[in-house]
Parts: sequence; structure tokens; C-alpha cells
Amino acid sequence: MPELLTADQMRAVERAAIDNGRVTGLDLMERAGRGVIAAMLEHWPHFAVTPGRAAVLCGPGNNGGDGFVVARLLRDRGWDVTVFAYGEVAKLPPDAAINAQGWTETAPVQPASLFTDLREECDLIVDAILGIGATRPLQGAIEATVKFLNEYKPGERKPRDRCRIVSVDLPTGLCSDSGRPLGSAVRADLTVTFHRAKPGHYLSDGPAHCGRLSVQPLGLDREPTYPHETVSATLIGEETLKRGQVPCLGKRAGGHKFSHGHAVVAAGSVGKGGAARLSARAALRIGAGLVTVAPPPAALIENAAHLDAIMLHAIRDARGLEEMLTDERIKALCLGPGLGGDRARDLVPVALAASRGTVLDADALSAFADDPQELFAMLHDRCVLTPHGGEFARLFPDIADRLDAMPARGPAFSRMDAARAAAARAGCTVLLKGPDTVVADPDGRISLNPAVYARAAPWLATAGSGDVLSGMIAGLLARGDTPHEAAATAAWLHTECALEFGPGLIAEDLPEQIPAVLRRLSANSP
Ligand SMILES: NC(=O)C1=CN([C@@H]2O[C@H](COP(=O)(O)OP(=O)(O)OC[C@H]3O[C@@H](n4cnc5c(N)ncnc54)[C@H](OP(=O)(O)O)[C@@H]3O)[C@@H](O)[C@H]2O)[C@@H](O)CC1
Ligand SMILES: Nc1ncnc2c1ncn2[C@@H]1O[C@H](COP(=O)(O)OP(=O)(O)O)[C@@H](O)[C@H]1O
Ligand SMILES: [K+]
Repeated sequence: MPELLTADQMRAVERAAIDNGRVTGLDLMERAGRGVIAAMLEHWPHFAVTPGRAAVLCGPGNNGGDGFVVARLLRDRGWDVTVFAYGEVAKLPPDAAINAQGWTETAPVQPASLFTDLREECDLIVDAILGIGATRPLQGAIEATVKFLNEYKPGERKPRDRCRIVSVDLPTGLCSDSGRPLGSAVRADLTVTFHRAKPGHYLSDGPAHCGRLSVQPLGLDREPTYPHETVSATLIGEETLKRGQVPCLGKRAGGHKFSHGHAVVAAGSVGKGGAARLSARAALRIGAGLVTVAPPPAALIENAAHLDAIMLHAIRDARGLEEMLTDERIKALCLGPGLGGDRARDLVPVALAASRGTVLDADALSAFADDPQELFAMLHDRCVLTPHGGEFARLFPDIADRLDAMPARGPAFSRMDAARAAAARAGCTVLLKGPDTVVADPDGRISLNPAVYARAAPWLATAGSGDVLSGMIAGLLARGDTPHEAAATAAWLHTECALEFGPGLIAEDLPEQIPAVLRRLSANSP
């Protein structure tokens, strides 16, 4: 499912279902526990054949309640289960208390302090200490347990090789809205969450702590989905693209090159043109009808030696760009890759005054580090800024500081919050790059492209891959996509291209994978 829900939103969905009488909290807890067992057996089928020994660590809230359900279900399957309680069982909330009572009627609950003695003999540890209710940095017995679990590195000791850690809903200590550990957090092998994934499963350190992710149903699919304003984020995926974007990624029968848009990529001085050429190649491959690279006159020959289908038009300075932009058929601009700081400062104001779809990346962002406000004053709602972390910190230093500061409380300030705040300040779409690329609009709308779990694409950490991304966005803007759609679609395709190519990827390879990815998308379209 494409929506991600924050902890508050998840609680609201649960509350609405209970208030409407469709389900009880106890039912949901039972379903959650069953979901954990289902996911565990799916990932480790041998556990279905050979039950082993499990330790279930139950916390002071409903996450702990889920733990008691899991403990019972494991025991029903023949497991030897020991439950450890973090906090007083007598103070558990009502549904968790019912499940705890069911357990204590038949078996003891051990104090947390005894857990470390047993651990080495376990095949499975169920972390049901804290879930979406983790609000402050871990301390005391919980912190000690988390430290103990995490110090066992796979392969270091024999028992750890076979002992799996499953976290219920979230690894204890991980902030569900930001993916940032509140002090410390469990490093699980598998995390099983319910109904919808939470932003923290995808953002920042979340994936490293979750291990693998399974989203299990709670039977809440008939509950109202959130209106756009309150959806914390949409996960970009084939599903969303199939519904919305594929027609735009194809070419219209009977169209001509100008009906698919003309994109212009400004290039820098002699010897610096590679980045702009990469952007241009990506813009053309994504389907812009025409793409022109615009270098200074001295670099014309260099670019001519490299380009065929991509056109060339030398522009000496801002006036040259102004003249070029009298051609109304130019629909999108890309400025930044290899542009150089001086040329960026010269060209950007004219480019922005032309009010076309405009991608600003690299030098076009860093050139305004001394006075970001000067840039923000010129931006308009057809712009997309594509900063990586360093460029983001230059333009939005205070926002970046909030992301760097150690979180004192949950929910912690997230990369989604940061991108949203930046978009509101800049007044345009901001794409914050990373394995968790966030696309934010000034109205708060967020799309997230996770290049994690099965979509991990570490080969994208290669020089020039960002230039390709900005070219893809410019190409889609030229074709008429909105800034948000163009940025989100390009981010997803960019990762898919990396996955299509695989190891050994360099930036030049990325645009060449676009046809295969588009072919697959159209084959899978209804
Ligand atoms: N919502 C749903 O739809 C469904 C939810 N379900 C399950 O419920 C879970 C949410 O339950 P929850 O709200 O009770 O929160 P939970 O994570 O158990 O923690 C709260 C407790 O922890 C405490 N605490 C907090 N921080 C702490 C710290 N650092 N160190 C120590 N203690 C700390 C906090 O204490 P307090 O801050 O109030 O003093 C409170 O006692 C959810 O993750 C899922 O597993 C499913 O059953 C099915 C449907
Ligand atoms: N480990 C990674 N996993 C997924 N994507 C990555 C990773 N490292 C980098 N990327 C992506 O690669 C691109 C790099 O862009 P950028 O840092 O601007 O590089 P360059 O300036 O060399 O073009 C971004 O789209 C970023 O999201
Ligand atoms: K947990």
C-alpha cells in the first residue's frame, strides 16, 4: 500500500475502527500477534518444521501486549517460550493486561534482569518492548537489553548465527516518524509492522535497524484513508506510477517532437561539460522531444564532439539565455550540473524569470549559499530543487541543524519534516537526495522513494548519478508533468535504472537503462 502513516495517524485509524464498533482493541492485538507469526514463518520456514526456544521481551504498553499474544501463539506451535517483562505487568493498558493475564495463568513472567542469562540458548528473540509509543531516549533495563542485543554481531559467536531477532512493529527505540534512534535502538533481523508501514521504517537509520520489513494486515482496509493534507507520505512505486504516470511516460500516437517538449540544459566551461551532457542524455531518454545543451561558446566544440541527437546552442551569458528563451517551445530548463558558480549566478536569475519548469541542482544551489534568501525570492512554483545533504545544509542551515541534533524526544525531526520545511521556505518542490529520497511540496505533500530493502541500490553512490536525476526531472517537466510528479517519478525511475544495471554501474549507464524500465512499466500496465 502506498501510504505511510505516522504514529498519530495510525492511532487515529485504530481509534476510528474501534469507535465505529467494527473491531475491538483486543481483536487488533490478536491480529498483530498472528501477523508476527505469519511473517516469521514466511522468512524462516524452518521455524514451522522445528520449533525452538524463544525469549519474548514484553514492554509496558500495547507493544508488550502484542508480545504476550506472540508468546502464546509460539507456545501453541510447540515452542519453549520464556517471557520477560519490562515494567510492571499490573500497570499494563487494558488489552495488553488481558493477554498478560492469560499468559501468567499458565506460565511465569521473568523480570527483565534475568534475560541476559537465557539469551544464548535462544533460537528466536521477540522484541515487543516498545513500538510506536516510544517517546524518549532509552534508559535503564531497556537500554541495557538493547545494548546487549546489539553487541552480538552476526558470526561473532555461534549462538548469534542461529538466533533471530524479530521486532514487533518497530525495533525498540526507533522513532516511528523519523527512523532515528531515540538514544539507541534494537538492530533486528526482521521487523513486522501492521496495516501500513511507518515513515521510520524507510527514513534515515530505520532500514538498518529493521533488517527486513514485513507489513501485515489488521483488517482495517475499509477504514477511511487520509485526505492528501494529512497523509504523511506516499511511497512511490510501480503501483502509483501505473495509476498515474505511465501514460505520460509513453509517447502519444500522432504527436511530434515539439508536442513532447523541449528541454535545455545549461553547461559550464571547457572541460566541465560531462555533467550537463549526462543530464541532457537522461532528459532525452525519458522522452523529451528535443534536448539542447547550452555551453559557453568556447566549449561548443568540446560538446559537439560528444553529442549527436542532443542539440547545441552556445550562450555566452545571461543575455544569451534570455534570447534563447524567447522560444516559447522551450518547456523546461536544467541548471547546475557542471555549471560553475559564476555562470550559475549569472544564468539562474534569467532562467527563473522565464517561469518554465526549472530544475536547480549542484552549482545552481551552492552558488547561493551566501544568501539563500536571494534565491528563494526568485523561485516559482514550477521549480524543483534537488540538493544532496551538503547542498541542503548550505541553503537551509537551520533545518539541517535540526536533523543533526540528537533527538531528545519522539517524534524526532525527520527528513520528511526537513524537506517539507525547506519546500515551504523556498516556495517550490524540494527533492532531498539519499537512499531515502524525499520529495516535498510547499503545501506539505510528500512522496518518498526508498532505495532500501529489496530496492537497495548502493551503486548509485557514483559521480554523476545526481546529474542524471536532474536531467530526468527536466525531461519530465518538458513533457508537462507537474514538478512534484516529475521529481517523484524520476527518483523512482533513477533507482529502477540502477537496479536494472546492477553492480559496476557508472552514471553513463543510467540513462541507457531507461528504455528497459519503461518497457517493463508499460508491459505491467493495465
Ligand atoms: N495503534 C494500533 O493501531 C495498534 C497497536 N498495536 C501495538 O501497540 C503498540 C503501541 O502501543 P502503545 O501506544 O501502548 O505504545 P508502546 O510502543 O507499547 O509504548 C508505550 C509505553 O512505553 C513507555 N515508554 C515510552 N518511551 C519509553 C522509554 N524510552 N523507556 C521506557 N518506557 C517508555 C510509555 O510510557 P510513558 O511514556 O507513557 O510513561 C508507555 O508505557 C504498537 O506499536 C503495536 O505494537 C497493535 O496491538 C495493533 C494495533
Ligand atoms: N547508497 C545509495 N543508495 C541509493 N541511492 C543513492 C545512494 N547514494 C547516492 N544515491 C543517489 O545517487 C544520487 C547522487 O547524487 P549526487 O550526490 O548529487 O551525485 P553527483 O553530484 O555526483 O551527481 C542521488 O539521486 C542519490 O539519491
Ligand atoms: K518493538
